[in-house]
Amino acid sequence: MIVEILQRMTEEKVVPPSLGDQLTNAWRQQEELIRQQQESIELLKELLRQEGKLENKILKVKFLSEKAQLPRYAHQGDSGLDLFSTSETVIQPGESALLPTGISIQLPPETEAQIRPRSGLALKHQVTILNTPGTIDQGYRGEIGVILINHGKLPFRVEVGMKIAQMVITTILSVEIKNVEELDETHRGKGGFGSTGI
Ligand SMILES: O=c1ccn([C@H]2C[C@H](O)[C@@H](COP(=O)(O)OP(=O)(O)OP(=O)(O)O)O2)c(=O)[nH]1
Repeated sequence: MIVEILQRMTEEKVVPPSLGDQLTNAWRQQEELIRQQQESIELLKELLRQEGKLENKILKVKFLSEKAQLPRYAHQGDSGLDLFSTSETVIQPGESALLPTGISIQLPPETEAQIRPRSGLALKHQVTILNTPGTIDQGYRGEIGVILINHGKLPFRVEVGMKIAQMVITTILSVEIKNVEELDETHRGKGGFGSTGI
């Protein structure tokens, strides 16, 4: 727009041609500078967005014992982080025990951690988690404990450093509670507990 006006002014000799060209070039340079600055701002915004996303994915772990280990994924892409016992005990058949992990954690916003059994322990020793999945609330800052139960016929020895459970971090939805008289009708209705056959 400005460039067109400058060109017309130059053509109609309102300004001397050399001055007109100078003004047009100066204006074009300004426009280019503004375009580059806008590009840099967009790039910076994107970097900040990425950094925010990364910050939201950090699991902070505090050691409470010298025997503690960082929870870890055995393979890239695994769902669960292995959790390790910091104490040694024997769980008798039919008995359960609360095992310490020596860590407390700070979860990313809007997430919870679920403590799930390890299939290897279940298959080989019939040892699983009593309250599976255990819930670790967002605001919990105490030590993470794992409640193991021995469904097997033999005593089960837990060693220090043994992988006793896995922890899955997952997003949660905090809802607003509303007390109502009626609910929306659905195809399933009140059918449940084997209503479709067993
Ligand atoms: O397997 C588990 C389950 C829970 N917890 C911790 C984290 C969790 O945030 C807190 C409370 O757990 P939960 O809500 O299951 O316990 P509750 O029996 O309802 O106790 P509370 O009244 O303290 O909520 O205990 C564990 O360390 N391991």
